[in-house]
Amino acid sequence: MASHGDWKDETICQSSGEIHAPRYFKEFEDFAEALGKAPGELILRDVLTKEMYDRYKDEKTALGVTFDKCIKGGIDKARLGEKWNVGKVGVLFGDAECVTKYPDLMHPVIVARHGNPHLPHPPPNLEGSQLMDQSIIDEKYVISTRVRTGRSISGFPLPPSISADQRKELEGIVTGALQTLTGEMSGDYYPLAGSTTYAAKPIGIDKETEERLIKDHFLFQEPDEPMLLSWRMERDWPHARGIYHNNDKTALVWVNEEDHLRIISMQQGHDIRAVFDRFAALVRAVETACKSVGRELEISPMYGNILSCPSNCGTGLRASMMIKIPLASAQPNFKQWCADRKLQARGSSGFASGAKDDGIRDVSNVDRMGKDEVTLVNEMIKGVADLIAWEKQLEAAAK
Ligand SMILES: Nc1ncnc2c1ncn2[C@@H]1O[C@H](COP(=O)(O)OP(=O)(O)OP(=O)(O)O)[C@@H](O)[C@H]1O
Repeated sequence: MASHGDWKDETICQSSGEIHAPRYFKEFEDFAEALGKAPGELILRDVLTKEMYDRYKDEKTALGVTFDKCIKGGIDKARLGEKWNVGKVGVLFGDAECVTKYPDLMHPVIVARHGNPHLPHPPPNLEGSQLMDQSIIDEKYVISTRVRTGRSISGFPLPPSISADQRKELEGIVTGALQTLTGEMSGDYYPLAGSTTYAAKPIGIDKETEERLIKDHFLFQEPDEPMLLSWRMERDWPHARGIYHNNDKTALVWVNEEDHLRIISMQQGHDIRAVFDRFAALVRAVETACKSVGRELEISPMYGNILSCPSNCGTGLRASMMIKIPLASAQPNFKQWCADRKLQARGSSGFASGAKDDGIRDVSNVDRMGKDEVTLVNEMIKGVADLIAWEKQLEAAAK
């Protein structure tokens, strides 16, 4: 059973082969009042109707994912308040088929979340030569640069629903595929401390190594945000989760975290061209390696990549620079300034980082869908250049 404060989810999987997709609610009326009154931004509240719920409540995808499973976190947020779930969507996909099985909810949710994107989503563009000239960025302000995306492998439920056995099978497929990488990409797979599913490292890496990887911004943490608990992302932790990385830790693949795969390229400094070219090579290599073992990726002709969270679908791409901007980030209009330029600024230790303010921000593109990868990275490059120019103006004014 999962619990957090007053919240409890008593649903369990009876066997390691069972997927997680309960029928949580009986009727729309079970949650209608709380949902209707939910304050703040919540796309689920704006889109879901009784008629829609009645149409889908008894349906399941071919892999067994219920409609309730997809909306559980949004309903929890409505019942338990803003602090419970910082997400603004209220929907996650239990598998890729949810998008087409429950279209009356999923299409408007995707369109709303991505601000009415240009659809169908354009084909991928990983052509580094089309990036803007990065010399417009003053490198003195940049600590490091990172580009990540996610990928889903066909035939498996997504992390909110995947069974323990399927997670282990997926880990086996992916690690087999990653072992075929060569040259700069060649590396090893490191299962989380305590994971018993990877035969070559039967108890995973040691806790110290794991903590060091997290501290150095390479590895994800155990899900403790309530929002992730609502969707039961913590099930069977830490088994069948881990990270593949090359020797330099510049090419990394996360396995079985919030997506089947997260593919990451990162390095110190501001050389986005080098980071993006490595990212492109890693994405191509991972896709080819998966296909060579008979596995397709979940790419929808309409929405692009289907990942667990509607907010990441499309390219799944987040390109970021970790920059030191103590003056600009302290301005009252900083958040809005970033939003106006389609940028998001996170604290220096990830999405859920706490209040400690060191003046460092991880600044990235906001959009994921309706534009190709090169376009999104260029939005980040231009935005970071403008942000540093603003920081310099504030420095000059303070003298
Ligand atoms: N440019 C960067 N340089 C170094 N580390 C970075 C950079 N951008 C992000 N990181 C680090 O990557 C780790 C993961 O970040 P975070 O969880 O916020 O985002 P994500 O991996 O893109 O996924 P999600 O958006 O789903 O949370 C954190 O440790 C974060 O500080």
